[in-house]
Amino acid sequence: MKVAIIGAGVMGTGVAHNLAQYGISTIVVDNNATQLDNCRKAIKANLRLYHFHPHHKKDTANVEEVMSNIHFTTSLAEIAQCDVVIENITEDVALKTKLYSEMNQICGKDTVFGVNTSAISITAISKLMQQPENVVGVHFMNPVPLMHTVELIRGVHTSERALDTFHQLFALVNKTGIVVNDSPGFVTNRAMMIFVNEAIFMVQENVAKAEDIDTLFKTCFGHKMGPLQTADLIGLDTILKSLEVLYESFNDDKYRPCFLLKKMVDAGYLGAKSGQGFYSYQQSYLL
Ligand SMILES: NC(=O)c1ccc[n+]([C@@H]2O[C@H](COP(=O)([O-])OP(=O)(O)OC[C@H]3O[C@@H](n4cnc5c(N)ncnc54)[C@H](O)[C@@H]3O)[C@@H](O)[C@H]2O)c1
Repeated sequence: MKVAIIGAGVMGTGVAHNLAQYGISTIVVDNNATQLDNCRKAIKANLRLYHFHPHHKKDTANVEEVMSNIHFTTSLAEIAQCDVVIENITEDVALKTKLYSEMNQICGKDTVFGVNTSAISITAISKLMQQPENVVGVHFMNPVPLMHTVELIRGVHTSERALDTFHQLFALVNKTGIVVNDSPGFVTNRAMMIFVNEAIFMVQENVAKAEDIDTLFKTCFGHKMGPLQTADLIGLDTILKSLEVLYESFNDDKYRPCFLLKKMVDAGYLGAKSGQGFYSYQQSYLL
C-alpha cells in the first residue's frame, strides 16, 4: 500500500512518522518547502524523543531506516500512484476545497481519501470528488505515534470499501478505528472544544492561572493533560478554526470563540508549534 500524506504540519508530521516506522512507503506533500524541512527534522527528533515512551513502537531506533520510507515533495502531482491519501492541511474550508478539486484531476478512481479535520463536514468534502464514496474522515489523535485510536467518520456517501481500507491500514500500524457518523466536530471535538474554550474564558476572566486550571483537570478528573496544555499541543489557530466551524454549523452560541483565543492567534501565539501559547516552549519537537 502506498500512502500520500498531504500537509506537513503537526498532524502530517505525526502520521508520516507513524506509517514510516511500520515500514509503509509514504509521500509527504506540502506547498511550503520550509514546512517539509521542519517536518523531516521533527520526525528524526521525535523518533529519538519518543523512543522510551511506553506507547511508541520499540524497534525504530534506526532513524535513517525509518526516514528512507518517506519521500518529501512540494509537487502534488507525485501522489498519482498512491492507493490512499491522508489529507492534513490547514483547518480551512476554502483551502481544503481547492485541494480536493486538484486531487480529483490527479488521482485514480479507486484512490481512497482520508480527511483529517477537527470539525469540517466529511460529506461536504466528499461531494467535491468524482467518487464521493471513496472519502472517509480520519480524525487522528495528537501525538499520532503515541495514540492508538482514530475516530473514523462515515460521511453520507462513504462506502464500506473506503472504511475497510482504513481499518486495514490501521491494523498495520497498531491502531483501531472507531466509526462514527458525520456531524460537526464528530464525537471528540464536539465535546472537547467546549471545555478548551471555557478554560480560555477562565484565563481571560482571571478566574485562575493556566497552570492551575490544568492541574485541576489532571488531579481532579484524571486527565493526562489539562485543557490549556491540550490547546497548545493542538495549535491555537486550529482550535479557533474548529470553534468557528462548530459555531457556524450548529448555529449555537456555546461554540463562540473566546476573545483571548482570537487575540493570541492574531499575535502569532499558536502554542507548541510557534514556541509560545499558554506556555513557552524552548524547543518544539512536535514541529
Ligand atoms: N493539531 C491537532 O492536534 C489536530 C488533531 C486532529 C486533527 N487535526 C486536523 O488536521 C489538519 C491539520 O492540522 P495541523 O495541526 O497539522 O495543521 P498545521 O497548521 O500544523 O499544518 C497544516 C499544513 O498544511 C500545509 N498546507 C496548507 N495548504 C496546503 C496545500 N494546499 N497543499 C499542501 N499543503 C498545504 C501548511 O503548509 C502546513 O504545513 C486540520 O484540518 C486539523 O483540524 C489537527
